[in-house]
Amino acid sequence: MNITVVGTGYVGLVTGTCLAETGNDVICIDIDADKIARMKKGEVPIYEPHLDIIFERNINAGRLNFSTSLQDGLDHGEIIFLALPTPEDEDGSADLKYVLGVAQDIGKRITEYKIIVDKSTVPVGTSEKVEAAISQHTSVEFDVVSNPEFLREGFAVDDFLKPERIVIGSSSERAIEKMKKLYNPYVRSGNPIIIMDEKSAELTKYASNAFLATKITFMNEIANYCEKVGADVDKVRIGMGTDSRIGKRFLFPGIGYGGSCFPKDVKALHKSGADLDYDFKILNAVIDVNSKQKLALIPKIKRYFNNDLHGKSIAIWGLAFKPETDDIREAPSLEIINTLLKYNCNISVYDPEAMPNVKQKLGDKISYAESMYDALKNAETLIICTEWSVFRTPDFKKVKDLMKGQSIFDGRNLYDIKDIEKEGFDYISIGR
Ligand SMILES: NC(=O)C1=CN([C@@H]2O[C@H](COP(=O)(O)OP(=O)(O)OC[C@H]3O[C@@H](n4cnc5c(N)ncnc54)[C@H](O)[C@@H]3O)[C@@H](O)[C@H]2O)C=CC1
Ligand SMILES: O=C(O)[C@H]1O[C@H](OP(=O)(O)OP(=O)(O)OC[C@H]2O[C@@H](n3ccc(=O)[nH]c3=O)[C@H](O)[C@@H]2O)[C@H](O)[C@@H](O)[C@@H]1O
Repeated sequence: MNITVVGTGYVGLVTGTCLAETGNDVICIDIDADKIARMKKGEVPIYEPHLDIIFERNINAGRLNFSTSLQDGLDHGEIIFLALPTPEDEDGSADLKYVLGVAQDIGKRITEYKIIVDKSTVPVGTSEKVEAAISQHTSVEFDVVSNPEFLREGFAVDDFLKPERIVIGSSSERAIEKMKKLYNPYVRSGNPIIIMDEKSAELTKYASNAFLATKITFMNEIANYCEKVGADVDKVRIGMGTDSRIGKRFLFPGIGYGGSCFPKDVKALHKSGADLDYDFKILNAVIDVNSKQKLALIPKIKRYFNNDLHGKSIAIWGLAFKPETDDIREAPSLEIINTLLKYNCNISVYDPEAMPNVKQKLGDKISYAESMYDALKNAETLIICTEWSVFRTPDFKKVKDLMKGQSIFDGRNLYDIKDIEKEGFDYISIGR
């Protein structure tokens, strides 16, 4: 099929590339001319495992093309995916200006039947708004479909090619049939394509993200309580997770959830409720607990240094909001660094992928090490913010020799307490 994807951020790029992989002829549109020029040269603008391989393969096969012109997109695609940003507005709601702006432009240019698919995460009722924005300018026939995306950064290619489920929200049989045909190659494993109305599809996405954020937050509260009563959250996690009704995944406590989606989506769902006089009490608590959890290590570090952090040399391992990505949006590491900078700490950081993004934000307020060991030179303490695999089995003797101090504050519970204490470290983690 001829497919157009408007917006080549994380979702647009993965959607376009993976749809080309199953033989579709795809054009990706973005207003960022620099990004389009780089992609035309074969450069993948984000770090995402395995994406580069299929990106290159499909460009070479001529199935993946790029343009800055929406007109090119409308001339090409029978299905037009909108993978546009829906960032947090000042009041916490999702800002729909990109989605509705492009919908208006489509309305001005459309000359024949198209299926407009919303892949962005949007509040309930957006598909009606998209329909109205297009209809305002045209009487040409079109259908709007809500098709939320559930991929995770770091696993995006796998999540797209082998999805656990595909949700399609539409009231048009014609559009549903076409979408089923497009997605059939991805659900050979037997995982379902779930058809529903537009509003339910829109809410399925917010409800899924909010539920996962709540699950993590619940475990963070259990971890905080473990510290008060002397229980070990890792044992509690395993004890709970083996109950299949609870499940093992997304029970890992730490220094809070970050990323481009959980924080903004939880707030947007909360705000959508508030707009209708519905107080989402549980989401209010999730937002509040998570913002405190991001700084959960700070009081522990202060206590360890007798309340005097002034001018301390601190090493940080991990900056990305999670491993296998260079994304630092809402990363707990940034809040920790900004707090430590208030105490004039000298901070040396290492992250396998995210340092260029942090450098753009923080410049020379901190120093960027060549390797994980380089970051440790003369450090009075080490803080771990992201659970990259490379941090899991370090050479502890080397770590000890390089550091001036002997404490490790681990926001991701990477090490066995007994093992690391045997190595001679003072080890402080979360909920243990
Ligand atoms: N990042 C993720 O892992 C996931 C994101 N989502 C949702 O997907 C949507 C997109 O997210 P990301 O891909 O992360 O966004 P992003 O912010 O990384 O990228 C959006 C892209 O859209 C482009 N753009 C903006 N206005 C445009 C216009 N008028 N015409 C053409 N291009 C335009 C930007 O230049 C940028 O390249 C959001 O609603 C997000 O919540 C859903 C699932 C996963
Ligand atoms: O809508 C989105 O953008 C996406 O948001 C999340 O994906 P992502 O943000 O890429 O990352 P996750 O793996 O979900 O992690 C989110 C945050 O939760 C934290 N987390 C995750 C799991 C856990 O057990 N504990 C925990 O603290 C991570 O460290 C990270 O900061 C969802 O998992 C995807 O299904 C969804 O499509």
